[in-house]
Amino acid sequence: MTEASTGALYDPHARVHLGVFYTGVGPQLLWNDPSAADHVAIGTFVEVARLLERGLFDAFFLGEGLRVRENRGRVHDQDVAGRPDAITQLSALAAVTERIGLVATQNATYNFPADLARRLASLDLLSDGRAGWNIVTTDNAWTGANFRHGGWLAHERRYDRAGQFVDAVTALWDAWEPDAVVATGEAKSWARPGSIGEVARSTDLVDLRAVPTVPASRQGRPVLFQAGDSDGGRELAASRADVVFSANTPYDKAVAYAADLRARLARYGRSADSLRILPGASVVLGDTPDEAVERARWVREEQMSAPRAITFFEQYWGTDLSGYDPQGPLPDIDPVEGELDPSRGTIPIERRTGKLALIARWREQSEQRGLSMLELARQVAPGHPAFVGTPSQVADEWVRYVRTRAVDGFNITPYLIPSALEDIVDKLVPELQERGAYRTAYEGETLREHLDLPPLNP
Ligand SMILES: Cc1cc2nc3c(=O)[nH]c(=O)nc-3n(C[C@H](O)[C@H](O)[C@H](O)COP(=O)(O)O)c2cc1C
Repeated sequence: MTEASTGALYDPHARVHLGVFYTGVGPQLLWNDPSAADHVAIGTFVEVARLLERGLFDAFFLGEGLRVRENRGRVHDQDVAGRPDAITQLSALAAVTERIGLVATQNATYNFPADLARRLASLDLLSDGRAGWNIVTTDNAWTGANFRHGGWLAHERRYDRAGQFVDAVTALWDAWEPDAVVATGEAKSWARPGSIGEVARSTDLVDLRAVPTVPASRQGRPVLFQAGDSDGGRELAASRADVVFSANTPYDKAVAYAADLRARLARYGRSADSLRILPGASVVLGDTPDEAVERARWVREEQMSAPRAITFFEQYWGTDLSGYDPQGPLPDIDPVEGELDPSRGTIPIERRTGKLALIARWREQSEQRGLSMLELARQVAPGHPAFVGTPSQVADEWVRYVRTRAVDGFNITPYLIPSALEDIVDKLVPELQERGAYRTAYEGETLREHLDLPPLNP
């Protein structure tokens, strides 16, 4: 990494690391388009994982939802395919893929350390060192109610627990000491009977006494990802994670975020290179710039259809708005009093407080600009595509991001499966390769190696 004349970081050899983040159906995905794959069938996941492996991606990444989102007592149409368990899905994919990393989002609030350590280590072993754990805290009491925990643990305390939880899990993974390789016949990477240490932890939010049940894979342990952007989230990333899955995608935000994380890493005595930064990225490609813009407009309109606009505002108003015309103005009734907690899990945390002020701003915006409910929803709902252009334009942009060390790559959130991903693999990846900013073959075997992370115990 060198300093360019501007004093900014610059690495002319930096390469783009890519993953796909599949959240289940979610708000960005056009699941009801006639060309969309079946989002419950295993065949879809197999096809996608193989496609990404052909595109030499670092990872296929699954979100977690321990309670399906609801709206007025019905399953929200963003969760129409339910939320199958990520480790189960990825275990199936381990059998039909050879190289791609398999990352499971699993929260540290409602899981148990010994159980999760065992399940993740099993995925790591069965995939021969390709597993990752995306550590999240899950921010709503709605999910907690499913575990008879309700709003158990305030936001920052969740990060206290997450830190203690991760320490317990990694201690368990380390407790199977690989001190001897059995020298009978062919050496087996797993045949390391070693010593087993009992891990005993009694911190204020984690109480554990356990011995490991699974030996280490060839990458040593699953790669640790972190997703969550608050101070507590950033501290968790800087102190313990290998990769951070960030929501800071716009260039200026990405630069500021990287600087903030590097300062935090230094405080933990970690090098800048010990943490990969991969923000989420929605990408809309077209063969010409105009075609890309037109496609992005179509995607937005499909993502926020008239019924979805009503559902979107119902989440904020807290009441039935089905009698209102989506082509008309915002409802003239007041929203139900009270903030949006416990939320139903569809609203970003920063919007959960101050909803009355937010709604007042929306009223002003729609009145001043004469926007209907539908038009307003399309403007204010999160999820606008971050990168719109030809493959060559997006490749240039991504190369700028990685070479100026704003990010190490992207976690793509696809809008249509499989076609949007096929375009990325077949059109964008070759453009990156032409610029020397993307691998032309897998060079390593494990997820840790794909990410160019430093060895665990150098
Ligand atoms: C990019 C990104 C992806 C996330 N994915 C999930 C997920 O799949 N499941 C989940 O329960 N929470 C997910 N979270 C939410 C985090 O668990 C966390 O609860 C939330 O971001 C609030 O924490 P924060 O205030 O630190 O951002 C995600 C967060 C981010 C930023």
